[in-house]
Amino acid sequence: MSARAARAPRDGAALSLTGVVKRYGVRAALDGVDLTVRSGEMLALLGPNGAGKSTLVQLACGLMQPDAGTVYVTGRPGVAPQEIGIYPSLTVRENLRAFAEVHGVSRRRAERLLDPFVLRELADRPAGRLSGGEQRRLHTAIALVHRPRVVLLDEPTAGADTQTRAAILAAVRGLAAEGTAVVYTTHYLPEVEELGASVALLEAGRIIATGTVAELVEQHATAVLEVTFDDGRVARRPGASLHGLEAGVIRAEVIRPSLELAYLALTGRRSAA
Ligand SMILES: Nc1ncnc2c1ncn2[C@@H]1O[C@H](COP(=O)(O)OP(=O)(O)OP(=O)(O)O)[C@@H](O)[C@H]1O
Repeated sequence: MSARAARAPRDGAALSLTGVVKRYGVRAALDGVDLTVRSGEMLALLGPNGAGKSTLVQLACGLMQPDAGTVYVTGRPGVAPQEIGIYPSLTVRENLRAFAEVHGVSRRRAERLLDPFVLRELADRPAGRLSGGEQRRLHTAIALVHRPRVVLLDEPTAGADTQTRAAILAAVRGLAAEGTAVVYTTHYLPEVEELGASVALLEAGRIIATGTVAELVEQHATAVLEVTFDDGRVARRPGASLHGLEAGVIRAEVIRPSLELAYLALTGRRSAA
């Protein structure tokens, strides 16, 4: 089977994976994945540690080839994988300019990426002297230098402070509004709700659910009543009814259906991603 589809799929997808399998040794990190992302769509790729998200991102951007199945990407994708690839001795501005030169785009394009990623004040600092979060912002900006039609961001908001997270989310929204297909992985579910991104949920190398946040919440999440007892115990039970609460309850809170509850129901886990 060809590792990469020669022609664009007929449905006009900007990115599509069909029957993709990727093994490390005998173990399948991706085990028959079908996924389509259209221009202007924001897709949040969710799943527990080790589910296969980074592997999918690396396959989609051509950093590795599938053992079976096909991957189609429109143009050369913009990629910000978890490993940060920047020139540490060059300044932030010089890094952006260097990548602009590699891609044959203008210096002005490089300069325009400083503000969306809150890099203007850091523009003259060597990249090697940035904090982890600042380096991640620079790396994401670098991924966008050549105006890719498909962008893959692996945990772009990991470790970001509130302001930075907001800036990155705004940039993601802006990309989608311009017609770019954006795939990003995250373990932070409220930001997926905030973005209104569509969701693909991976578990153990398979996609176990896809849909909008509203669809997943409606289909898989129910309200939960969290009760705290006077001896400090906390218990959760399905539903929102306060009837029949046992003695010793000092606090009861209804937790509304959310993407996190849908995620927990789908993955059967007690703690969030
Ligand atoms: N280079 C590798 N060699 C062997 N196994 C690997 C390699 N990279 C990943 N794996 C395994 O493949 C599976 C999927 O890993 P992957 O990094 O794609 O998961 P992930 O969903 O991105 O996880 P996380 O949320 O922790 O980043 C895991 O079981 C992982 O241990």
